[in-house]
Amino acid sequence: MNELITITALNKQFGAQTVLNGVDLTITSEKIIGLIGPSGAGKTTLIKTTLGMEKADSGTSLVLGQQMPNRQILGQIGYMAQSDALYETLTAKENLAFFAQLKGVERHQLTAECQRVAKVVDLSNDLTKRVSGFSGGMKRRLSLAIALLGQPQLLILDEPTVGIDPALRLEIWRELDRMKKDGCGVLVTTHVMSEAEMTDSVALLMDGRIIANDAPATLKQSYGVGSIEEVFLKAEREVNAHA
Ligand SMILES: Nc1ncnc2c1ncn2[C@@H]1O[C@H](COP(=O)(O)OP(=O)(O)OP(=O)(O)O)[C@@H](O)[C@H]1O
Repeated sequence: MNELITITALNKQFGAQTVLNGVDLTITSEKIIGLIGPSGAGKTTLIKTTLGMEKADSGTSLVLGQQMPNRQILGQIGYMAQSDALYETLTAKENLAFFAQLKGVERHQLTAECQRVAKVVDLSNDLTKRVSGFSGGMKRRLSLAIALLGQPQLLILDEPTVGIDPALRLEIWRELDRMKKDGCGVLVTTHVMSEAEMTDSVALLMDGRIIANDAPATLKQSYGVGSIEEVFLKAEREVNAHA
C-alpha cells in the first residue's frame, strides 16, 4: 500500500472562524475513505487546502509525495469539485475530449477512454448534446466522468452522487470499488450515510478535527450503534455537549 495523501496538523481559518484545527489524515492506495461531517464542518475546505487551492495557515499536506499546489500532480489525479466546472457551450463529448487531452490520454485512446467513462455514468446516449441543455444530475455525472479519465491512481470526489438516482449511484460505487481493487485510493465526501457504509474507512470531521477514522463496522461497534447514521448523530451530540 502506498501513501497517496499525507495531511499533518492542518489548520485553516477564514477571518475569525477556525475551520480546520489540527487535521491529520492519510489516504492510501487500495482504500476508499469516506469523509463525513455536518454541513459547514469543513470537508470542502479540507479538500481544497489539501490540493493547494486554499492556503493553509499551518500544517502540511503532501499529494503523491509533493507539496501542493503542483499543476503536474493535479493532472495526475482525478478531482471532482463540489461545483461543476464544465464548458456549457460544448457537447459532453467535446468536454470529455478536452479534459482527456489535458490529462495526457494518448490520442489513439481518446475516443475509447471517453466512451468508457461515459458508460460508467450512463451518459453514452447523451454525448452529442450540449452541456447547457443538461440537468443538474447529468452535469454531476459528466464531472464524475471527467474525474475518472485516464484511470488515475488517486480520486478526490466532493459529493459525487448528489442528484444521481439510486440505481446509478450503486453502479458508481461499484466502479469506485473496481478502481480500488486496481490500486486506486479514493477520498470521497458524502451526506448519504448508506454510501459511507460502503467505504473502507469513515473519517468523521467535526469541530475542526477528525474525531474518528475507522472501518464502518468498527465505528458502529465503538459507538454502540447499528448504523453510520447513528454514529454520526451520536458523535455530533457528544461534540456539541463539550462545546
Ligand atoms: N472562501 C471562504 N471564505 C470564507 N469562509 C469560507 C470560505 N470557504 C468556506 N468558508 C466557511 O468555512 C466553513 C466550512 O465550509 P465547507 O464548504 O468547507 O464545509 P463543508 O463541510 O464542505 O459543507 P457542506 O457539507 O455543506 O458542503 C463554512 O462555515 C463556510 O462558510
